[in-house]
Amino acid sequence: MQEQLQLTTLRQLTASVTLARNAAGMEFLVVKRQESEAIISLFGAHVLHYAPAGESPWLWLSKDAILDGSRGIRGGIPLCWPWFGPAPARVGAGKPQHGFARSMHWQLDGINDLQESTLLHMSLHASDESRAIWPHNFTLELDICISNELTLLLNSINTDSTSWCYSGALHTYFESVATEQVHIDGIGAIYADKLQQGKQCEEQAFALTGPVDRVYLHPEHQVLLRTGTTDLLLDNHNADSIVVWNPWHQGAAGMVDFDNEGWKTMICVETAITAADGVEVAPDEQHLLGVTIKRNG
Ligand SMILES: O=P(O)(O)OC[C@H]1O[C@@H](O)[C@H](O)[C@@H](O)[C@@H]1O
Repeated sequence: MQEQLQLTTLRQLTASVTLARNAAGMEFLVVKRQESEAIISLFGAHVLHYAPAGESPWLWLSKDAILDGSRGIRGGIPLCWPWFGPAPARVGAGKPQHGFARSMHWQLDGINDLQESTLLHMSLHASDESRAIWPHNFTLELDICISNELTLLLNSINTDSTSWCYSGALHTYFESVATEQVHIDGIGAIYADKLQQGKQCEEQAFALTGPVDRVYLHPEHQVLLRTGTTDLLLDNHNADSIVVWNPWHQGAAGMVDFDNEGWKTMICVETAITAADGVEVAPDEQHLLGVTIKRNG
C-alpha cells in the first residue's frame, strides 16, 4: 500500500508511527505495529488503509483515488460531516455533498503508542473557510485506535453560543473478493432506496446483484459483514442508520476517481446519522459517532 501511494518517509514520530509525504505534498501517518498496520491522511483525517499484519487489507481504496488534496479521497473511511449526502434545506443550496470534513486539513493533536494499541488524536476547528460553508463554531475530534481491530470515534463539539444540528457518516469502503461473496447481517430488512427517490422497501436477506444505494433504517447495534476473505463485525455507536452503497459499473464509470474494475471488489457499509433533522447539539455539548471494526470470532 505504501508503494501504491508512493510515500517518502519524513520522520519517525513514535516507535510505531512515521510521518510520510506523497509527491503532491500530502502528509500521511504510517502506523506499523506487530499485529497490524494503517495509513491515515491528515487531509480529511482519512483512514486509507488498515490490515492485520501479513493479511489482506480490510479497506478498499480506488486505484484512481485522487491524492492531491483537491477533493475527498475515494476509498478508505471518508468522514461525512456536518451532513450526509446532499446538503439539507436547513444548510442551503450549492454546498458540497457529504459536508466539508473530508476535504479539509486536520490537525494532529497527539499519538499514544501503547503496547496493546496506537491511538491517534486529530481535530478540525471552525475557520473562515468552514464558516463560509456552514456558519457555526465547532470542534470536531477524531480518535483512531489501531490494534488487532480498528476504532474511530468522531466527537462533534459545539463551541458556538447557539445549538446546531449535524448528520454524517463514517463512510467505510470495505474490500471484498467479489460481489457475490458479500453478505451483510444485522442491517434489518427496511431501507430507504436512494435509487428510487427514497422509497421505503423491504428485503429480508441482502444480496449484492446490482447497484445499491440504501439507507437501512432499523439496524442492529452490531453488523456482520462477510467479504469473502474475512468475517467482520462492525460495532456501531450512536448511528441511526447504516448506508450500503455499491455504484456498479455504470455508476463507477461516471466517477473520475473510481477505477473501472473497482466496483467488483468493494462494498460501502456506512455508520451513519441520516435523519433529516440530524442530531441537535447544544452549546458546550458534544455528540459521539463511532465504529469498531473487528474480526468475527
Ligand atoms: O461521490 P461521493 O460524494 O463520495 O458519494 C458517494 C456515495 O456515498 C453514499 O454514501 C451515498 O449514499 C451515495 O448516494 C453517494 O453516491
